[in-house]
Amino acid sequence: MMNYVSEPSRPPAPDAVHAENVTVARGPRTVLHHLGFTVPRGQITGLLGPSGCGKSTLMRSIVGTQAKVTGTLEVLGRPAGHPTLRSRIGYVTQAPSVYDDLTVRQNLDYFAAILDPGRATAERRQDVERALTDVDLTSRADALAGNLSGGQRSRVSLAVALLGTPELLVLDEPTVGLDPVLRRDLWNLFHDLAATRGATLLVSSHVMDEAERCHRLLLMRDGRILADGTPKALRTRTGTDTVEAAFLRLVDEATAEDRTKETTR
Ligand SMILES: Nc1ncnc2c1ncn2[C@@H]1O[C@H](COP(=O)(O)OP(=O)(O)OP(=O)(O)O)[C@@H](O)[C@H]1O
Repeated sequence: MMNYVSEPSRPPAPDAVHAENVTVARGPRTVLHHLGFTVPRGQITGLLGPSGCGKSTLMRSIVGTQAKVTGTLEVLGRPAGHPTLRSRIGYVTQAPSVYDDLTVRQNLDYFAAILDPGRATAERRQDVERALTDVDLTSRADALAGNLSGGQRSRVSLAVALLGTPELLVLDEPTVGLDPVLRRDLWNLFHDLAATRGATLLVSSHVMDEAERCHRLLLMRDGRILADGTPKALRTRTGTDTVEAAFLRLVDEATAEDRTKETTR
């Protein structure tokens, strides 16, 4: 007789981000209102919406750098901002944060040393070379960061975020100012990171054609989530051909609803 030993039942890995009733105030104003959504693991989720709708504020909340966040916001199974999340998240802000008077490789060496001071030098060098290859900057590794183009500087910031092989990458408008070829290459890299390393990417943009490249979308307007789903589901739901048309239809519907509420008050 054979003994069958049942596998211990493991709870499923939590979503990369789980938000319930998340509200954020900046100064005297509430800029995010009662947001509820999830970001599944191993996929690219696009965060899209017009300028000022709250994309950066939401990203800052997720990485734990935003004050006055209320509600439930869990990231990789921990409360947002938990110290153990620091090495598990890569965050690229809109403004490239690199030192102009260091070369590209020196910038990466410096950040790699801060990220993991105990790591052996040879391993750290390997991490740096891998990150340089990821963003296609090996040929510019010895150039001063201050002598790079805007797009190249953005890619150095991205390389810094990739150093620790983070599980979650939060990228705030990473393709702004890039030419179409670089944009395409970066999107190919994002897909590669999700497919081969199982990374989760949350990428903000207000360029709607980039939405079509995401697995899932969170569409925002005025500090609220307008819609959440795959590009196909959003097109189907709104009876439109593109995510841009779907977004405009949803904005029009929401505006009409707001007006109705105002007139019935
Ligand atoms: N430091 C601040 N103090 C007070 N309000 C702020 C501050 N920074 C941003 N805001 C306000 O918060 C709201 C959301 O801004 P946020 O930068 O998150 O929008 P966004 O969607 O990322 O915009 P963009 O696409 O232009 O970067 C805006 O109304 C903005 O005016």
